[in-house]
Amino acid sequence: MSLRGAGLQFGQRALWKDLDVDLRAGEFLAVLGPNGSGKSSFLKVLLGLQRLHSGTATVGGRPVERGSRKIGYIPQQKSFAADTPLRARDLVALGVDGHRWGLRLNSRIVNERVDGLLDLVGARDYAKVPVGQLSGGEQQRLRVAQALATEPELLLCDEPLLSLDLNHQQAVSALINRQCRERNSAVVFVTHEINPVIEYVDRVLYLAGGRFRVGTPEEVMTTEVLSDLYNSHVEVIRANGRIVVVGLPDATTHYHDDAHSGVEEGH
Ligand SMILES: Nc1ncnc2c1ncn2[C@@H]1O[C@H](COP(=O)(O)OP(=O)(O)OP(=O)(O)O)[C@@H](O)[C@H]1O
Repeated sequence: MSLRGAGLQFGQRALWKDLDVDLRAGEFLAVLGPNGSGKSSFLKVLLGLQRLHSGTATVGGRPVERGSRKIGYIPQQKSFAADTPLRARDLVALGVDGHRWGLRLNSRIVNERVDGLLDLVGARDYAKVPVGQLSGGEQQRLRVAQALATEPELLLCDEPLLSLDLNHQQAVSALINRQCRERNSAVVFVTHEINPVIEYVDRVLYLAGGRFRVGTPEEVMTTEVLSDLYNSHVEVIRANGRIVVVGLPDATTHYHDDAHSGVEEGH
């Protein structure tokens, strides 16, 4: 995936501009920033759901397009209606055979694949329960399984750990990391909180106040870089491999406790 000179603007308000970022197969990019900084919009650009104001966006060397099988997407969590007429395994099966131009895969193969995906996210026990009756965290694990079903080249994750308990946060983030390392998917992981994925992150894209920085966690997550981005003094403290950002401006509802970072340009 590659953005060149990318800018996004709503009305007079520029979310970001002149953004250049490339992501290689097997690389894990965390996208951080306060509420409203344009993290979800960044994913929507890659999904072909949001047009850039300037610049270009490509996936696999081609302009972004909607509905690409190359892309897996874990959306920001919304609950299914209580009466949604789908069982957990039906939802995952949609990812496996949902787009085969009408050519249904052999049902035994589909079933085995669905079982494998349900096992991956620890959802086998509730495979037959209607999705609307599941907890938020249980539903979220199914979305992860569905997104992995196509073996995507690019996996886009919008706050995928929200509403998961600590065990499942660890399980889901490890799973996404495995997809990245073993299957060579490029991962874009939008999060408020870098610590749960800090050991997996190769690079950080930090968006704030219409500007950005891209780089390794060590480069980006520093007192100097974040103070510059926020235009206000913040302190980045590292302890036991975790990162805590202290003194974020009041307007920043964004708490985080985050990772390292690396700098390139940004602004
Ligand atoms: N289609 C649109 N038209 C106008 N404004 C929009 C549109 N989409 C997003 N915005 C605005 O752009 C800003 C960035 O939104 P976005 O959802 O990308 O932020 P975010 O960083 O993901 O925030 P959060 O952390 O709260 O999820 C918000 O102020 C939002 O209201």
